[in-house]
Amino acid sequence: MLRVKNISISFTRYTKKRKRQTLSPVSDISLDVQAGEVVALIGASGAGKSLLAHALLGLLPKNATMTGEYRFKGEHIGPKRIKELRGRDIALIPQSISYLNPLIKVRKQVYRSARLSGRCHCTAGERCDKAFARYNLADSVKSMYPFQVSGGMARRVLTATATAGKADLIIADEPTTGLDPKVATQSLKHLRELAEQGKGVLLITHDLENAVRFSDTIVVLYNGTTVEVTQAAALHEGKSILHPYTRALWQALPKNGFTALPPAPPSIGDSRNACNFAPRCHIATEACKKSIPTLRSINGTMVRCFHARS
Ligand SMILES: Nc1ncnc2c1ncn2[C@@H]1O[C@H](COP(=O)(O)OP(=O)(O)OP(=O)(O)O)[C@@H](O)[C@H]1O
Ligand code: NI
Repeated sequence: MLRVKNISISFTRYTKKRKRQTLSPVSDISLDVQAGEVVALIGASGAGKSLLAHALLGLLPKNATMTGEYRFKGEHIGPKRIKELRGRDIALIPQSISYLNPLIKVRKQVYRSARLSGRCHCTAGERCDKAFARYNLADSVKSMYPFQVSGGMARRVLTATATAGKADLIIADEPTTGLDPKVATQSLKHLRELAEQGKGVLLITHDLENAVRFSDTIVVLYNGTTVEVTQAAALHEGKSILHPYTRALWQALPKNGFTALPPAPPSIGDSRNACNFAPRCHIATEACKKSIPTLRSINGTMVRCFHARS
């Protein structure tokens, strides 16, 4: 359903001395989402997860440039087509609750999204009410404005907004932030159900444990680049992890010893031609500091590391 290949995003800005500067927070991200599948996009803060989500919905700021291949249902997607798909075929559950319109009551916002996403006026209302019930939002919440609802409720309203329509691909950017563990589990179960109904779900999260529990495929990002694409089942036991960063994430889980990764040292010199994980990697060699590893397949897992072995 979704194919993203070698996507890079850069920003142009001008310094105080009017020098043009290019920043590339995302380089070479590749991932696929099939119908019926939950793909978890995992990475630390600043890894480029939201930026990728915004790029897929055509929501990047004007000074941003995106390169690479972006296909949806086989069709090559350009900036004009993204606008047509946004909200209708591809829905976003945004990371920030500030995306709710402060001046419109929450039910009306869910209703509008359902209409935008292909529901006719006779079914949109019903879908809307079903979504409210599904996300445990009481009837009294329907006529509230966003400032009147709690953060957790607002997040559930955003989820209802993205799921009340007919969109085939749901991009959920940290949909469980601020929810208590029980409600968070419930929300993730709902996303799982949407996949079981045939939708594709891209679940963006920091939470490796829930990603393993609720997704089929895990895509690990480090500093804006895909470092590993693996089956969630492979991470259950921690046996077939191939990239040292994925291994570090797994070892940082409470059940696996809570071992923290050493902090990133300040970058010295030009690191454009090096593996970007090398400064924190315990198996890095000189080769890792001289060129960027490509994403390669080992027994069906995609990994970006010179030293990965099956
Ligand atoms: N408009 C922008 N101009 C320049 N750099 C930007 C812009 N927006 C984001 N970035 C940079 O892109 C990088 C990735 O940001 P992004 O918000 O995608 O991270 P994230 O993985 O979603 O993190 P978090 O888990 O904290 O939400 C960051 O280093 C950020 O500073
Ligand atoms: Ni984010």
